Amino acid sequence: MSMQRTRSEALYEEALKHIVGGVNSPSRSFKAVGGGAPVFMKRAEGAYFYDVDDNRYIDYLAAYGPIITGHAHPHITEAIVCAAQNGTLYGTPTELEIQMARMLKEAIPSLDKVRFVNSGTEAVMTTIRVARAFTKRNKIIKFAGCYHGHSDLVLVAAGSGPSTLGIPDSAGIPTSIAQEVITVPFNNLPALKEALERWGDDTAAVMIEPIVGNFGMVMPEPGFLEGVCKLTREAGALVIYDEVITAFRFHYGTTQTFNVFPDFKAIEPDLTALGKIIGGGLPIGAYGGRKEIMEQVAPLGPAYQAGTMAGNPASISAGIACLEVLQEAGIYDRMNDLATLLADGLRASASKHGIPLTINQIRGSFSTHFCNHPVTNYDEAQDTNGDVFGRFFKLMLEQGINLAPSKYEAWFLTTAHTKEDIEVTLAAAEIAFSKL
Ligand SMILES: Cc1ncc(COP(=O)(O)O)c(C=O)c1O
Ligand SMILES: NCC(=O)CCC(=O)O
Repeated sequence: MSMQRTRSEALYEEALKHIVGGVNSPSRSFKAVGGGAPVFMKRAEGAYFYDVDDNRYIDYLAAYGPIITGHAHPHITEAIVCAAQNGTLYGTPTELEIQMARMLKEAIPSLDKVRFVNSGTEAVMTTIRVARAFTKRNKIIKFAGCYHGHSDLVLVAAGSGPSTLGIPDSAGIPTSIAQEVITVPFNNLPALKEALERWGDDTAAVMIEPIVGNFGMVMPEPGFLEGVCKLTREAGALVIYDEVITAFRFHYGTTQTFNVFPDFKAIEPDLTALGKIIGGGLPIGAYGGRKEIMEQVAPLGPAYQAGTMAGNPASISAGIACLEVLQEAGIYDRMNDLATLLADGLRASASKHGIPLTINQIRGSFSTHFCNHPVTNYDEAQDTNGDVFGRFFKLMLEQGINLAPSKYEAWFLTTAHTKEDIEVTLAAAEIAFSKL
């Protein structure tokens, strides 16, 4: 193992002089995995990354989820080139936006109306504003460790990047705003019930990742989602599903029509936030829901939301192309099969070397937790060995396997990964486990 990354190291030194922390999203920093220079990539194709020192990596980061068809998928690339040739931004409506809205509505029946924005953060932020406008209430309930982007209200007890870097409650958020958010543990209905008994009259919405992707991948326990929706609605509040990660990740649709696991109950929320995959790798977000709620939004209603870049033809074209690729029969089963092969192999290899490892797999994605207990909530996800994860991460990277530099983030399979990629990854993991 003697991978050279001298150019990445030099670029990192340079980046530190100009860009805060050297990175344009804190999740990209190696702070939580023992430090050092993050790898500077220069090209990506299919399941592979190529760095500035010409090392090749098998990629399981998938850019934190969006790249489900692999990098530079020809159909998506062609759509982006075509969009660019016709002008990337109009500031006027386009027919493409209608086509994309129709595609989303067909796949997600709870969307009577949608609105496109530029990121998952914007989508979530606006669902909260719309829920508050509709209910004329103020408070939001969220679940500990769920990450909903970086708008003020949801940066309380946030998982993912904030937890990775030890700042789940961000500085810069006035107490008056933080007071409007109540946090309860995931998979704990009595806690939600108690919160609603106390604050239900002023609760506008309960925000949830229906399947968690931000303190590892975590399934709701049987009855949990039903309970959340029932209790929320009894309190007169709205249910908001944050499906920024989950939409089009496990099947062609959201968790709202996901019927693969007998114990999982597909339920329609009042509002849904979308992002990541639906942009085919370009910036996008979207939110939508019941007609009478969405009609709170300007220009129809009093809740304001806007965007210079919103619905731009490049992002929308990439999104349409990505959804077209994902309609191919068998595509999700193939990702599931490869993820199963990989997760089973990792478990066997870790066990052989006496390394405690819990893997939560959901179809084509899974999370690795260095612990010997199940991970069903944020506390259990925190109570895992971050140092061992950090060493595992670095040992895998040295062997050309790219993971997210955080114990909370998932491994994502793409349509580009092959059985050979899995075999190479397992061989690398065997060496990594033997050295931990
Ligand atoms: C569930 C969830 N919601 C919202 C977001 C925010 O999306 P973005 O990073 O596009 O702003 C993320 C991003 O990781 C996410 O995982
Ligand atoms: N699961 C969390 C993310 O995907 C965050 C990515 C980022 O903010 O860079």
